[in-house]
Amino acid sequence: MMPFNELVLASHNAGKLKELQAMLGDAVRVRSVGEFSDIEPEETGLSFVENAILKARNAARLSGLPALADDSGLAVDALGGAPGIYSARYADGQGDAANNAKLLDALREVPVAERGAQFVCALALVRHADDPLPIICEGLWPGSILHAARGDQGFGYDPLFWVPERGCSSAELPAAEKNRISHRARAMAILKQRLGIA
Ligand SMILES: O=P(O)(O)OP(=O)(O)OP(=O)(O)OC[C@H]1O[C@@H](n2cnc3c(O)ncnc32)[C@H](O)[C@@H]1O
Ligand SMILES: [Mg+2]
Repeated sequence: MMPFNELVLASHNAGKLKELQAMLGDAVRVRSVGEFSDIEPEETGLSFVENAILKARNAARLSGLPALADDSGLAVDALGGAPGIYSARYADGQGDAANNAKLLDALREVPVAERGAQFVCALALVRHADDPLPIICEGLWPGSILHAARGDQGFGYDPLFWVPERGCSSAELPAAEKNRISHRARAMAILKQRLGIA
């Protein structure tokens, strides 16, 4: 049984919001933190988990509702796990296209066999702003980085992320398929189990 019937999603990323909403289905009524504030909290944590908790607490405080946050990113082997928690800010806040261009450039000389990477997702659910026991669920999605963009679905780094089990980029996957196999889907499956709505 879901312990509440309304939840605020603590994200300002439209692509992420759409995926989280689709995965939650009609298990709970979903609001977005954007309804309460346009100001994005500073992501000062050193880990995905810390940033997810920070965003969830902020949204719970603003809304007075339980809050679910997603902190995610791309960890590239050849870059020692970068851009990691800095994935959204990799090209100094210039957005997805600039992030992707910078990543392609950083990996220009890296051969196919060394282009391994994984998408990482940490979900944090707090029942209220000061919840001392947030529910944390993580998901990893291994793949590799292409030499050029492919596909126009999804968001962020999807056009550069090769999905070996499907033989295409994650931006070439239909939304429903990405939502079954992604890092976010894996974290969400664990969260649903924890909440008894699996
Ligand atoms: O913090 P919020 O408001 O949720 O929105 P954000 O876009 O800033 O989200 P993050 O701080 O978690 O940064 C995530 C980064 O990783 C990228 N990313 C995360 N999940 C992704 C996915 O499923 N496909 C492509 N890129 C993804 C995304 O584009 C961002 O650059
Ligand atoms: Mg962010």
